[in-house]
Amino acid sequence: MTQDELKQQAAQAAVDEIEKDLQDDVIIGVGTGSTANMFIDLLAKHKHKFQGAVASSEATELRLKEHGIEVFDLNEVTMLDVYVDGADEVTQELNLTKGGGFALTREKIVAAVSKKFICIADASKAVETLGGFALPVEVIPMARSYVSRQIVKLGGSPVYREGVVTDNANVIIDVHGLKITDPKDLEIKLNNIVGVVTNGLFANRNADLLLLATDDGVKRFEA
Ligand SMILES: O=C(CO)[C@H](O)[C@H](O)COP(=O)(O)O
Repeated sequence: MTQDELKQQAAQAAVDEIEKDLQDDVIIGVGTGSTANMFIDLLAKHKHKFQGAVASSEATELRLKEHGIEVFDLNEVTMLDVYVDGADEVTQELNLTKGGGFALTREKIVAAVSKKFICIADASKAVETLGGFALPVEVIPMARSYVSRQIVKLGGSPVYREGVVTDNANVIIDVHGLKITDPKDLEIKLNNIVGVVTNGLFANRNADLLLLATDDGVKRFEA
């Protein structure tokens, strides 16, 4: 199967997972990226069964609205039942690297407000140890050089993602060369650098359910 076919299977599995719980007052947190887009397109077929969605990026907000799904400001919502999103790397322990599509900060906020985080991914995203995919860090523009020097002290090689401005008007530094043996600790250390908004490690608030699409079917990994 192609990677896109596997992404489609993971997206369908997420719709199947949440469909039974859809009702008039349910607002769904929706992630960003090509797998999340497939989820949105499949979810749209059920749009009459739930109230609306909270988007983790402007691109996702636009796609939801194009399907006629109402999009809510997160400040209008106390708690979301479920958040569905893709990832750049996933482990069986449900830790993730995200932010390839530079939506990591809003994704982390929506995940924090959700009771259940369902991660959908194709098999190419599965790793034993995070770090093969360069770790995205969202940074306040004036702190870019300072943050980069601090990242070098932590053993990483920072690369400024040229031409990218996040939905929050910040920049992205991709950190190469990290073998991430303690993702919870590194997530906190990076976030403690002044000027960092957040980083793409989802380890302290990781996924509750991973739906990993493989050639042998969609595998479930649960907390
Ligand atoms: O974190 C993300 C965006 O910031 C995405 O979930 C991640 O990049 C995976 O994208 P895709 O589903 O296109 O492979």
